[in-house]
Amino acid sequence: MVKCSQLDARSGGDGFLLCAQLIAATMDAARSACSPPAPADAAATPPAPSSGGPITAAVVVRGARKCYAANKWVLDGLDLTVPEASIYALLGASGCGKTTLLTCILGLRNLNAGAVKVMGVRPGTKNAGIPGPLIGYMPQELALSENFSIGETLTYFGRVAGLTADRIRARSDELLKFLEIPAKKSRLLSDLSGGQRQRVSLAVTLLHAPPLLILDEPTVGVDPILRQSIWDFLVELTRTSRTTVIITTHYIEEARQASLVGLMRRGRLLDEERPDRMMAKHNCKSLEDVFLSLSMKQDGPSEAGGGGGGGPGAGGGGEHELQPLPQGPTPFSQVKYVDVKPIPFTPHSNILACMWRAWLYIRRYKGVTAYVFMMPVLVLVLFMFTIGRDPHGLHLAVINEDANCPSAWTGYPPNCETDLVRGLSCRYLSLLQQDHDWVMEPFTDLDAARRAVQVNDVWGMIHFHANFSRHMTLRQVLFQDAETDDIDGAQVGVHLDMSNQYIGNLVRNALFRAALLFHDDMQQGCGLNSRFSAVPIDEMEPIYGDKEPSFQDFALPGVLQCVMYFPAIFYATANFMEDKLTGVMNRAGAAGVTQFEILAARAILDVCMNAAVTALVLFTAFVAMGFSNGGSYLTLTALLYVQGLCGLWVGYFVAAVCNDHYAATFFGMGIFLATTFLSGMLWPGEGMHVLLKWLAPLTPMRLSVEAVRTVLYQGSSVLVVGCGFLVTGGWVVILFAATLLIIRRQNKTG
Ligand SMILES: Nc1ncnc2c1ncn2[C@@H]1O[C@H](COP(=O)(O)OP(=O)(O)OP(=O)(O)O)[C@@H](O)[C@H]1O
Repeated sequence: MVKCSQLDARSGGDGFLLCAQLIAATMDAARSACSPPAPADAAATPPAPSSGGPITAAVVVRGARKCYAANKWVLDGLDLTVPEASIYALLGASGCGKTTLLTCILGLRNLNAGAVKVMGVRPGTKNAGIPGPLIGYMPQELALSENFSIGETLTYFGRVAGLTADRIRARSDELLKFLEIPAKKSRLLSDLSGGQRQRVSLAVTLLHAPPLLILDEPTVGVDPILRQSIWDFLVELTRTSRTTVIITTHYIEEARQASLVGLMRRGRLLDEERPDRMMAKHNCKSLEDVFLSLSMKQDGPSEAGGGGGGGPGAGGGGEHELQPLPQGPTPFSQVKYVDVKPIPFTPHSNILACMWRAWLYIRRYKGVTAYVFMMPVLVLVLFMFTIGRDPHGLHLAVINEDANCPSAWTGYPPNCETDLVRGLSCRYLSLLQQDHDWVMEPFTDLDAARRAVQVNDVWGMIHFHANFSRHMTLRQVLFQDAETDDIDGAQVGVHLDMSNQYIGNLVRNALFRAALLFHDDMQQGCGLNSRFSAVPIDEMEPIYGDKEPSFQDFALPGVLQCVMYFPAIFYATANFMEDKLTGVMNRAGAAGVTQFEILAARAILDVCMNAAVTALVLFTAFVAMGFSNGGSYLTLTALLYVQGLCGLWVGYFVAAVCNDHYAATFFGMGIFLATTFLSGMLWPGEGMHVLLKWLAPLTPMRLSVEAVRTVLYQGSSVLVVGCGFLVTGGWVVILFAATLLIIRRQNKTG
């Protein structure tokens, strides 16, 4: 038989986990260990802390039910009453739902059923200060940005609580001294030890001296002496300032210093009593033993008989199937609440505090900020020097059976009809090379030239037949009367490597263009009228654009929108994700900062930062690099600006939707690729599949790219530019609203 005293010795004073394991193994044997004189149903129905008359309570929870997954109840009809000016220690095994309960009391999460009242109001009631300055919440995890200093961290939360700068300074000095944080206020949290960070977190919670403190394991990682002084401080606080404290701890025996202890298991309170009374009531020497004894009672004979080790409640934690509700204790109507006095804080704006923090973020994360500004410049420089420039130094194989170039070409004779024209192939080649620096590599046989193409030594081969000059002369002079042999012999054989479409087409175009020049040249050289055989197209000046546009001209609008859009996405995602994952956002929420305020503060700073990036991009592209703009700079600026804003809000949306950095990276990359292809910046949208042709204009970049193209090369078009603004601007509004809704929903249900 294992007795409570034995369990206590084995667990070493921190024994919830061990107790839980032992419950399963010793269920039968230990049932009688504490043999309480208490009523048989003590574990099932938690008594109110004081029976009879009305209770002056700071927090009352009745019939609380909460599940994260369907029918898996983390809180299962829990009742809890925290009297005013008391320390209420909430104890229970890991995963039994303590944090869930605390966040519901804070109003950060909603219950599925039941009700919570804090100082007489339901958490979340407008202007009630819960969540907000009436509460000081210390979460289990640090939930503070480690790259901010101690002073900055305290200042932010002080501002959110509405403290004046002097008060923040005075309280910070006081708390840092009391909590024995040796470092200077300018020290970054990342440079502190785990215990020191934990104490800074406690200082943040105590800073504004709220009437209700909710401390989720505040003494973890703190040495025993400081742990004791924290408890002494809390006891003193409840006595002198009538502060109420709810505290969870895994150091179960330190809870003896609490005014009340609530033992929690399987989403319910097993008992709620003063520590000494609780131990006496259950005839146990320690709170740990009481917990063990009550746990066994809760499991009942059926589970105990079955070994019970694998049950969800074996450790007292985790989710489990719904059980019937017990009869609830004192109803709300019989509870007298703490009279909440007006909050002695100066009127303040959380948005200003959040903006101050976001500004600090920009200054502190210099690398990230530099990325936002330098990335567009870098991409534009790379674009200028890599994209759309004609390939140089291409090699072509030439098999010339007609003449030895260049000496064979001596010009046109006075009479082409009677005198032989020599070296016409050389003339053609010289016209071909007129505008290109291509290298003509002489080959003597066709197979060798073909092999050179196959092994990528040359981009193509050009073959002139023997007597090309004579056949070509007769073909040109005799025209309609030329023999088939002359026509065939005047053909230039060409085999190209078309595996690279751009280079293949470039060589082919150059060959055709040289052929046209050659034709005119020969007609004129031989005194013939070239108009009869000329291509019957009279190409005049284009209405828009250049006669010889480059790929750079085509890609520029897309690249401009890209450099505004994509760095903004990655910046906003990284920025927002950190606050979300570190729990800073949740902690700010407990301090009363709404999601709207957080997002609005960011939006205000984004508006400014985006303006600076837009100016930089315009300067780089049109001043430093000399790209030309044929339209209005104002319209162009507005288009780029809205695209940048859209990028930022895509980033916030991604961060809101994703639960970790991996998901955010993959999602971000997916958006990048899809938007790029659908934007029409790589290939004209007119060539897309018919379905995508309809879909693409709804994406954030497609129409705005066309709008920028219109501005740059056509002056402007109200319709095209208007559509660009409408779609991209629409995305900004939709994403703002969607991000807000998602965060709200996650906070309430998560
Ligand atoms: N956001 C969430 N989504 C889904 N399940 C959750 C979520 N948060 C907590 N849970 C689950 O709810 C149960 C209770 O978790 P909770 O954090 O409230 O326990 P706890 O008693 O505070 O544990 P610990 O003492 O280890 O901090 C656990 O099974 C946990 O896995």
